[in-house]
Amino acid sequence: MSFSKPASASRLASPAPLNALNASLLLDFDGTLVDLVDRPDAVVADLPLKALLDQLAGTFEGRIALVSGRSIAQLTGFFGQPLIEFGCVGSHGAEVQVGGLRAAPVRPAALSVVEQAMMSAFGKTEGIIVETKSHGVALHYRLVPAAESKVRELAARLAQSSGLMIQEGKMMIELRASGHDKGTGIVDLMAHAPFLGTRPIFIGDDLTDEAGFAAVERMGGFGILVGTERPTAARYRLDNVAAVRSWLGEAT
Ligand SMILES: O=P(O)(O)OC[C@H]1O[C@H](O[C@H]2O[C@H](CO)[C@@H](O)[C@H](O)[C@H]2O)[C@H](O)[C@@H](O)[C@@H]1O
Repeated sequence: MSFSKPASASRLASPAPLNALNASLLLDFDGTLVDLVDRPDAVVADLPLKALLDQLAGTFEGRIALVSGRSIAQLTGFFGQPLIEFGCVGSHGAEVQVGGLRAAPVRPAALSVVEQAMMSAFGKTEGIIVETKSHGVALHYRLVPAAESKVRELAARLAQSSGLMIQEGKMMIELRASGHDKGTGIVDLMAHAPFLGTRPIFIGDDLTDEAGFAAVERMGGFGILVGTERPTAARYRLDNVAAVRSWLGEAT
């Protein structure tokens, strides 16, 4: 008897070498440009990464953007500069910065209530981290995986009482306003120079990146999933952050 792969298990190919001609480069941050670490604030935007982004900004003549679930303020903190030479989509699409101008909705008042409830429930639990962002509040349980069900129960209850939506992440769950995602953020960004009229290439690893993959496909571009294969709207795949950096480093 011989075995073959079912059609649904088809493997995503690696992308062809990156060419900047008439293309825009959109990059997720955590898990794509930097490896995941135990604590959300322990990430470092290292010097080789900064040099790589500067090089890409030149190759793509400014058509490069970070697209993150982080707030733009957090990203700015990691890079230690205002990021005005790049586009930026932050807070899962709520914030868009392009050409030095930023658009962002008002922070929902419900987020402060939710943050307080999370702090009362888990503020004294070793290893559970409450991350407060401009447009969301996240509960991280990477250091205490056994707490996942309790974290999820609280998030579900708070989503119901606050009207905020649940954003799934990697070993974390976030509450945020609905009405935007990385897809809408990318569409907003791509409507402005220097991105307008070019083909978007988006690289990401997380569930929040799926809306971005779908959006760039609709705009004639493509997505690249980072990490283990899963059902995805991305067309290609790279293994990990090191593979992403190496592929980006060869861009012409
Ligand atoms: O859209 P991204 O730029 O990929 O951001 C997604 C979330 O990333 C961060 O959490 C993840 O990375 C942490 C640091 O490595 C890790 O400890 C955590 O387990 C991961 O889920 C960030 O803290 C979130 O706010 C972002 O939404």
